[in-house]
Amino acid sequence: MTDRIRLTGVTKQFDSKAGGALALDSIDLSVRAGEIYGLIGRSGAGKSTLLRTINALERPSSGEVLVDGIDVGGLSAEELRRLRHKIGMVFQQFGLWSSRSVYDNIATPLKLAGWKQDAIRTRVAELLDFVGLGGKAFARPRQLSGGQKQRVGIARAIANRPSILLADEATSALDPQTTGDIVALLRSINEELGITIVVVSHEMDVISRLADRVSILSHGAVVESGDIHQILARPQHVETAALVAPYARTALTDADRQLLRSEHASRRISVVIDDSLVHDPLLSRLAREHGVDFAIIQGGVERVKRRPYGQLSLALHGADGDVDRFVAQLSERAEVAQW
Ligand SMILES: Nc1ncnc2c1ncn2[C@@H]1O[C@H](COP(=O)(O)OP(=O)(O)OP(=O)(O)O)[C@@H](O)[C@H]1O
Repeated sequence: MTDRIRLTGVTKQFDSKAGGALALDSIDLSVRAGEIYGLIGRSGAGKSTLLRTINALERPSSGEVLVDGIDVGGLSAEELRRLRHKIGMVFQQFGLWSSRSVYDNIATPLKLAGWKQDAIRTRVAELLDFVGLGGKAFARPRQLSGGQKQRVGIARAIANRPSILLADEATSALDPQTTGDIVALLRSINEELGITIVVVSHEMDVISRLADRVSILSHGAVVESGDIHQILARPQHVETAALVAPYARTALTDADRQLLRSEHASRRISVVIDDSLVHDPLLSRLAREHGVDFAIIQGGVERVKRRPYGQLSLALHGADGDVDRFVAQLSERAEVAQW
């Protein structure tokens, strides 16, 4: 797959009287055409600033941002206008014009892009249908719920048929049920319209339901990047583990281990569960072959984007040599930690 977006050495230093903030620190990152890419991190980590460098709402202090191979830093005002037609954006607080109808909110970017009245009418009707707001064309934003407002924001962002959609905390102002509806809408925009999406959130739950790949930001730097399943099942950086832990309650914390050690005197292991261990009954087969019994003492298996991930922690019972051989063979096929 080709890179739709590529950032190389992107640094952003804000000047301020209080000394200035290094919002982005040497970011290297690429987003492939057609994928959903997640950016996650705590408040102030630099997510919004990073997102805004992609449509040149922020200019990096140094480094390069390429969109479809074009350096956005070197564009004239006219070229920038055209770039922004290619890149839609949705915001946490929706960013609607409150005095304009739903129709006008969606039609405005089309008018600015030079669409004809008839084409605008047809396109707005099609968009309202797509986002599930048929019949609301003449409502005002204040008459809509938060979820409906975000649907308008999304319809407006994709009106010009962009190839990229930037979503900045698009669900953070919404309740869990509405969040689920907006997540589903964003997924259908990606799958049905083929739009590449970069989604910023501080919630792993939202990122895990949307993103194919993800970068974790901390203090302006990317501390870890990877496939969403790998990040959930095997977080490497302490910041990632902290974001994953409350969501994926299957991995053990140090405190869990301490408690479990006091409760289970036998040998203990944790096994990362992924597709291979779900489709092949390896655990029970090896246990039977080596005459080892196990008790599951913590963990679980969940599914993200139709693929399983998780961890099981086991207390092993059997003769020392048998347990050794069981662990050795299991380790050849699965990721095993003894503790
Ligand atoms: N226009 C600005 N001027 C000065 N500092 C800024 C500006 N915009 C952002 N910053 C600073 O840059 C850092 C990164 O901010 P950013 O908003 O990108 O983080 P974030 O991860 O999106 O956080 P949040 O989720 O709270 O929005 C913060 O320290 C912030 O205070």
